[in-house]
Amino acid sequence: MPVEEFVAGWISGALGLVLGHPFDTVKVRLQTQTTYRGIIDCMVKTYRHESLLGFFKGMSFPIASIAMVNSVLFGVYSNTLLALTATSHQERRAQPPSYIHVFTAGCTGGFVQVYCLAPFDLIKVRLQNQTEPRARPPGSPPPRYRGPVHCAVSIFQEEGPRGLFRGAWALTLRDTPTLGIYFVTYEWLCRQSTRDGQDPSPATVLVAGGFAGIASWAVATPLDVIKSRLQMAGLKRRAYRGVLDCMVSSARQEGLGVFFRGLTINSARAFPVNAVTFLSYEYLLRSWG
Ligand SMILES: CN(C)C(=N)NCCC[C@H](N)C(=O)O
Repeated sequence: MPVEEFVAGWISGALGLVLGHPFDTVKVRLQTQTTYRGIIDCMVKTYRHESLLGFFKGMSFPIASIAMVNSVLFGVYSNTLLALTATSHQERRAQPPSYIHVFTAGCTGGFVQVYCLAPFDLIKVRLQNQTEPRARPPGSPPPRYRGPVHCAVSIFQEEGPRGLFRGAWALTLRDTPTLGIYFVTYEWLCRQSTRDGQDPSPATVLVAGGFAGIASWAVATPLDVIKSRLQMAGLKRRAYRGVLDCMVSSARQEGLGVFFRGLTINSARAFPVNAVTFLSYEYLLRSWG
């Protein structure tokens, strides 16, 4: 099992994440809190109340964890393609896999990475939703979680070991098909602008990676909203009975538009994050080729 894809996935995931985290923090707050009138309002209030650091809350943990999740995603994707087509990453330019194989490998990677992602994503969402300023006015209550480790221990103690996988089923439904779309979109766009047998240019990789991110996140947004709400439900004791109950009650209370909350910011974030992720992934593998 070639290990370099896992290492390249790790490094490229970390690079993409730092670039995208401020967008992600705004998205999570728009999806789970009703105090903001929109993206700009959320950004202005976050900056005024918490300074620039407010946009990077909950990032220390994902740097290690989401990078590892991206490593699993790209490693499982590439090795599933190896199993399906008997071609390595380098050989695939000369012998491109079918889109069915790419979609199957993407869905497989998407499914497997969920079970690494779920606890880390839960902690990230819980920390991102803490809107207290760092310099707290005297007498104001401290934030519930002091940091990622305290958050993990608190969830484990208050909600049990399964509490750390709150939202995992919604994540599975969100990521399995959309990661198939993610890799098919990337491969299709690369092949449209690259001669047969050639490696795509850096510009092609950036554009194809960016639009693969947008396409997959656009499809993922409705379940992304449900996932974030299920993850926050355990905190506010507003327990939903599951994904369907959360979908129905959200739609009843806030209309169908609730499923597209965060779509704009998701798409704005997805382009640079995934452009950088694919570029660094491709060029690391080529340099190790
Ligand atoms: C629609 N989904 C869930 C995805 N496309 N996931 C894969 C991209 C992951 C990348 N690190 C990012 O955070 O965008």
